[in-house]
Amino acid sequence: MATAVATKPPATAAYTDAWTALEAQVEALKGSHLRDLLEDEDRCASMVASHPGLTLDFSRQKATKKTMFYLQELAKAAGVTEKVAAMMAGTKINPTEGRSVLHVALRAAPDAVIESGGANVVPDVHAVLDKVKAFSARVRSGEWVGATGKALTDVVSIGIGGSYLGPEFAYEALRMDATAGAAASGRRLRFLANVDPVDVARAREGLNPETTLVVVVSKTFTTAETMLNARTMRSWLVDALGESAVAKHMVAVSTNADGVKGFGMDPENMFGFWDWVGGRYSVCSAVGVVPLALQYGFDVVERFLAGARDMDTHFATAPPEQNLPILMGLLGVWNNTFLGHATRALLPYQQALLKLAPHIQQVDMESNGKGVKLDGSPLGHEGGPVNFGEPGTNGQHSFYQLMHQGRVVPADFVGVIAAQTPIHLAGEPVSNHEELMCNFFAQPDALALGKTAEQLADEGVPAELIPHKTFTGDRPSSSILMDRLDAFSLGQLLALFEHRTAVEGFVWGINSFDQWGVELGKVLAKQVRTTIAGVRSKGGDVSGFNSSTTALLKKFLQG
Ligand SMILES: O=P(O)(O)OC[C@H]1O[C@](O)(CO)[C@@H](O)[C@@H]1O
Repeated sequence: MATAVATKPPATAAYTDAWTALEAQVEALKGSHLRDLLEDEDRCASMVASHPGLTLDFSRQKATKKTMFYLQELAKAAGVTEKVAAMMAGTKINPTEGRSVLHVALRAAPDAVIESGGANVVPDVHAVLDKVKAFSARVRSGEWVGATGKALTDVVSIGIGGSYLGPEFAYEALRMDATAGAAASGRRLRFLANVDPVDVARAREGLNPETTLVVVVSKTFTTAETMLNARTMRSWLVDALGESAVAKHMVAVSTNADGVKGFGMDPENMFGFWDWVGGRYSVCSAVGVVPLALQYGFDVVERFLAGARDMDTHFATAPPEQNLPILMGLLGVWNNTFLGHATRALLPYQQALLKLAPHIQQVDMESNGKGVKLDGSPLGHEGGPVNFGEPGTNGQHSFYQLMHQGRVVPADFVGVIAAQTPIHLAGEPVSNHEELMCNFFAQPDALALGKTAEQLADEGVPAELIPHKTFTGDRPSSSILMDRLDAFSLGQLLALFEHRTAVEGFVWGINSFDQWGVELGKVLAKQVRTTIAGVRSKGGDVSGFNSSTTALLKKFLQG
């Protein structure tokens, strides 16, 4: 087990007491092994929590009932329940940007009342949803046609970061779902995120401008990559169809109506959202709803939003001991801050969730990758962990070697009971999905139990190979078992991970909802852009950079 890296942050007596008790837990658990902890049936039974559609088994975490008790004490002392309530009530819990954090309002029922700045935001949310519903129905039915009168069967959604990752995650998850898949028949959805021209080429490969609708998704409508990609796709459309194509082939999703107008798009063709929606939490706004409704129809989107709402309600109302996001958040704090594990893996045993890890990577690392607390004082310990992941079983043939015999990487396994696309070959003992799930059950045990030198010796393994074949085990994981993967449960899963991140930030006392760390690179890129443009247009030299960057830039420009 890694040693604790935490230093005690100054806080209330209750917080400090819980923190100290958890540090003592680290010491107390040093002599134990998950192999033994898993023998304790009472402990195991207490470390399972469920919500309709989802079961969380955290019995393979390096923790006991006592650890969970003190983690809950820490949550209490940090005011997690109160902070959840404040978030959901529209309190401006993002003080560095002066904003409420209300992604839950994006999936609220029409009669809910959620205020930001004294005004109920829910009617605005539903007005936009109604607009998307009508628009997507017109496009999908062929009533809204392109410049040459053809139906728009293909969509390119341009956006980056939070304006891309969540929608792509949801799109991929539902491609093979029976209902969503059938609704998407004859339609294509592509995403264009990277400013790399290769991404442009990939996005429009095989597409015909006459049948393509471009959705420009940008909260600010100033993001350099998105704006250049939007201009690139605009020129592709205009070159083929003339200037008037813009009105019929381009729509926007943004909070910046002036920016949309300035780009030459009719603000009527804009779907709005609000400053209280953080980019990485925006998949349930028009950011995700527009492309998903165009591809799968609005009914599917409504189920997705309902699933997220269901998890929001659970998060807001379930007792902390049975509250899935709170439990997962506390285990994240335990592994990261107390046990000192700097990474965590997200391992969905479901190919449809291939974009879960990239999405949650942004949700978590842009939210909790911080070094200071809300008041600006140093955190005193590391912030959120490095998140990464791949679907199983692919990951098993990639980085699992390290997880089994190298570093300790706490893992979250996600499995699904019902297959989206069942296959069972005649003569095979198990179905293809069951084969996948065999691995979902085997891997957490392999990590936890390991294999001892004695076991290997008993099996007759030659002595010189024993050190190489030994598995130390004692490697923590949680298993999330979903009944099925459809639009509703996808919404649940999304909200579960969004709220886990919030819980961790609430316990650490950081602002999980700003992202100042992305700014400096953007400023420096602007300086480089000005230099490259200047050299290209007027000649001259590279100046104003350090010697390393100057030399590399010169080499690039000579090339
Ligand atoms: O939607 P926008 O304004 O184009 O921003 C895109 C992304 O850029 C960031 O600001 C920083 O990477 C993200 O938080 C955001 O999701």
